[in-house]
Amino acid sequence: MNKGKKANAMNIAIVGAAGAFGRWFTAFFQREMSAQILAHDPALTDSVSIEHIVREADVLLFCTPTRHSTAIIEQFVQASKAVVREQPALWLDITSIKSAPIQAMKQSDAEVVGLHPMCAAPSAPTMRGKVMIVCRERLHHWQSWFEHFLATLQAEILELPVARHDPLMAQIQGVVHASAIAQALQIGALPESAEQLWALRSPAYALSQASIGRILRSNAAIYQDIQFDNVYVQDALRGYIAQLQHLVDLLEQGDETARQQWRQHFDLAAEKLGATYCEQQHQQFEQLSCLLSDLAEPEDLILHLHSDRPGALRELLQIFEQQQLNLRSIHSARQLDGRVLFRIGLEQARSNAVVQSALRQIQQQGLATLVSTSRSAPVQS
Ligand SMILES: NC(=O)c1ccc[n+]([C@@H]2O[C@H](COP(=O)([O-])OP(=O)(O)OC[C@H]3O[C@@H](n4cnc5c(N)ncnc54)[C@H](O)[C@@H]3O)[C@@H](O)[C@H]2O)c1
Ligand SMILES: O=C(O)C(=O)C[C@]1(C(=O)O)C=C[C@@H](O)C=C1
Repeated sequence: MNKGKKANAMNIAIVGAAGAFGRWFTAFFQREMSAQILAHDPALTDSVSIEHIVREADVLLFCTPTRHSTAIIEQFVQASKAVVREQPALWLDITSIKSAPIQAMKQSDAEVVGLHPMCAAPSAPTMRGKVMIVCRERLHHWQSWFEHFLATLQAEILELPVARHDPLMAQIQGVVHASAIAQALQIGALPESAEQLWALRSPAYALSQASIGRILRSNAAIYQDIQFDNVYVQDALRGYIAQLQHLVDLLEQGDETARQQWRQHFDLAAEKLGATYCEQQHQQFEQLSCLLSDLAEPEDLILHLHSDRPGALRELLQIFEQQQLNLRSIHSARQLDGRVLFRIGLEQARSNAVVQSALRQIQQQGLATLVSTSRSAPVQS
């Protein structure tokens, strides 16, 4: 913990507090770390001034649009020059590009760490199961508080030198996002609708469509900024186009030699990624594919268990057991509001009289509420 400060006395400034991540981190710091939040955002009527923040905030977190982050940080640096602090503040940012914002933050006297959550603002109270990239630039006084923050966040932490962040994100984000747009437009050019193609899906197509749909219904400005402002994206896309072009050239050539070369290319691709890695990803694919099949089941029941304690699920399952109802699948996920929802697949249809009787019993005993069937509300994990 930062010397002389109790966790519950801390002032944390969230710059971009009205945005998706700004709201998520505001709630996180209030709930999990008992912090007092200084919210700054032009979208707020009661936005705390920059001057007040650089004077009073112990920690600053920039959750601002990538495109404008460096200029916004520079405003804070400028204002901070007029303030003499007993000990430095800690400045953090979560922009999707790390090089320029970190350079800008380092122009202040603050300690500086760049963060990059590799996910949209979660629908859960912590970042458990998600990856958070951490670029430690200048961290001394704030080290133990920062470790406590990371532990509370519960994310999978990946430490990265800032110089490697943007080149690697050109592949992980730049190529993946551009390819999603290109594939969607290619599908859109076909006479059949996306739904008609979906009906013909392979598991690989289903998983890639899930990723494309996710990107296309998200905040376009974030994706636009990553394409235009990560200077490494252009080269990564050119490299990708060259790989595709080579494959097209082989098809054009079309003879036995081209087939052999194509085969060598396939083997080389597997060799480059490594046998162990390919096997792990193959296993992951199998798991996701099973999960997708379960989640596609429209008859599944979604139940909110009233009691969040050991044994509560057993009591619920006992009712299914007593009624001789066999479970096909069960998945659970904690929601942002803290509720745990269970998604239960039964071998019997929901309209089955025995299922209906079990549901009545569950409700009468006050064990759980039927939130809906999965058709209208999938459990998010
Ligand atoms: N959403 C994601 O998937 C995701 C994931 C990881 C990182 N990020 C990064 O996190 C940052 C925030 O993302 P988001 O999804 O919360 O975006 P958002 O658009 O929902 O929020 C951005 C907020 O910044 C505010 N803002 C604009 N100009 C400002 C200024 N001059 N001063 C203060 N605030 C200002 C906006 O009013 C808005 O409320 C972006 O840099 C984004 O790239 C986003
Ligand atoms: O939608 C998600 O969960 C994301 O992963 C969002 C995503 C991405 O698609 O790369 C978008 C921008 C951020 O920089 C990090 C992650």
